[in-house]
Amino acid sequence: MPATVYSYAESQDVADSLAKYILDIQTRALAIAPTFKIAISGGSLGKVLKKGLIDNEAMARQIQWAKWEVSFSDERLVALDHEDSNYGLFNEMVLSALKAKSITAPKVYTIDESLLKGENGQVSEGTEAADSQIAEQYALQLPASFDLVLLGCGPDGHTCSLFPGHALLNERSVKIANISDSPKPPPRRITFTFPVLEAAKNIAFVAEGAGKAGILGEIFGAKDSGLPSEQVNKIQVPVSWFVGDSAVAGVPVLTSKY
Ligand SMILES: O=C(O)[C@H](O)[C@@H](O)[C@H](O)[C@H](O)COP(=O)(O)O
Repeated sequence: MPATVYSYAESQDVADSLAKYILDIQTRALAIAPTFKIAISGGSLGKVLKKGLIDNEAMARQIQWAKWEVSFSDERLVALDHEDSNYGLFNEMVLSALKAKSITAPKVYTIDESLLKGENGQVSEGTEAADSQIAEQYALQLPASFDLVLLGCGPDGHTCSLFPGHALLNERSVKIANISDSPKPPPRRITFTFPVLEAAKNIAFVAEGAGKAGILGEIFGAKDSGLPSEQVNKIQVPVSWFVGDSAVAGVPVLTSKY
């Protein structure tokens, strides 16, 4: 099924529409299950979520944070308080804002930080065996299916830590893979593999800024680029894109409003 693209001139409208979409999926999920299972990415997403779900007070009142279970679609193998940590970013943008408002925090699944540390308690260099243990342990915490996976799209078309041309694009034997040669620093990470994305009920990308127009042109162009984000568009799950107008300027794709 083709992806749906929602496009807005203002960044605030991207955040508010994404928030409305998340709220709708949260409501549907909680009608049939006790928790809402969502996966979050790094990049600018934390900022967009804060703008749409916390700063927008009408929306904030309807988000049932205490029933959320949050995982990360990828994570950098650094301490949780390191500036490169996706958890760290989510903590800074969302969890600390909830705390400041005395709102009950969601359940958040992080990597097991103790597995990163050597004998002296410092984050170690890591070995293939240690990193794959972190990935295996993270996979044990995953739900069978996410209600929603929120993704970013890198300027090279990567999503999660699935990079163009990388062997992990074909990984089907594990749900979470470790990667030690990420072309974007830091090199050591863990990431969802395609089976996790294929099992999701909904997927949404967020992409803003004129700098994204080139890569979105390739992803939505007539020619198969094989880029990771384009491969996500092709899976049999409803995929939505929430974008700024400048990110799709000149891109041959129909857009609408959520
Ligand atoms: O680990 C990473 O490489 C980034 O977190 C990355 O996956 C990010 O999600 C995209 O590059 C989109 O970034 P923006 O949201 O800033 O556009």
